[in-house]
Amino acid sequence: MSENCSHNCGSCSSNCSNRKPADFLVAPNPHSSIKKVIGVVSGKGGVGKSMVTSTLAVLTQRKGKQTAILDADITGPSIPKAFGMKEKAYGTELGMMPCKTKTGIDVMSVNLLLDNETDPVVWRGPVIAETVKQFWRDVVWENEEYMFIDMPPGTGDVPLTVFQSIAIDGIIIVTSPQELVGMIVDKAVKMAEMMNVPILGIVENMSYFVCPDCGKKHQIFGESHIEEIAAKHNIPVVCKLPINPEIAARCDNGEAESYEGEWLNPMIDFLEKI
Ligand SMILES: Nc1ncnc2c1ncn2[C@@H]1O[C@H](COP(=O)(O)OP(=O)(O)OP(=O)(O)O)[C@@H](O)[C@H]1O
Repeated sequence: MSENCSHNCGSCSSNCSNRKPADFLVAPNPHSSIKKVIGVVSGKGGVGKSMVTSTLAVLTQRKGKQTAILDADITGPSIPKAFGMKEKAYGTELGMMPCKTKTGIDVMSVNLLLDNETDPVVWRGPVIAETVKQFWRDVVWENEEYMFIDMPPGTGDVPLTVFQSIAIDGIIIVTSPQELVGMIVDKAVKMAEMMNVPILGIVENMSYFVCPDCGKKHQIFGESHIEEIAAKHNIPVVCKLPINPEIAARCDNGEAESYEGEWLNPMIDFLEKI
């Protein structure tokens, strides 16, 4: 330890034995109460991460558990559209208030703050990362039993900020069954391990297609290896969703809350146990 030690390791470059690992965790708004925080991640874009986030939230809310979605996908926010939300979020003296979906899910997303939902967010990485922190720190999340965080795809700056600043109870990885999946899931798994965040399960989306005429299952993107991948990493739950135009139509038309299907039930049962 230096003679002039200020006990502030964040502002010192000395590699002495008193150095402690930096704690970047950000406290939530003092008026917030959030029991379980689940991150929904994907190694690459367009695999259905937002659809899975919305559907998991719909299912927990349906079970009578007050649920929230923090849309951390700042440059590609799709949650308000999935729920057909048109209103704007507003601030009070306590903090920013989330908007409610028809069934009462609390949502905060950059698209609930922009004048026009088609305005692009052309911001530098640090500004985007700070916005995510504000969604955690400045929003009043009242009596939430579950919060799902829709992460931007990949393992870049914003997922890193979320992992470091928000006390996450676990993550769910969303993939699709292409050849690259093994490598992409490995990357997401390694990032979660580096951040000490447990992986609760994998959702393989667009896993198969059921022919409406003959009922036969077709594996459009090739054979699934998701069970082997999950076993290799000791990931407890695996769910598979088919390619289903109805799922797409509901999400794309703002009717995520009319979801019907049993594909994600094993994940919901598991979430109740953590
Ligand atoms: N199982 C499915 N069957 C049919 N369409 C689907 C399915 N899952 C997702 N889609 C559609 O695929 C598109 C992409 O889905 P989504 O926006 O959820 O992906 P994402 O991984 O969140 O994308 P991004 O990387 O841009 O955030 C949407 O139009 C959605 O409705």
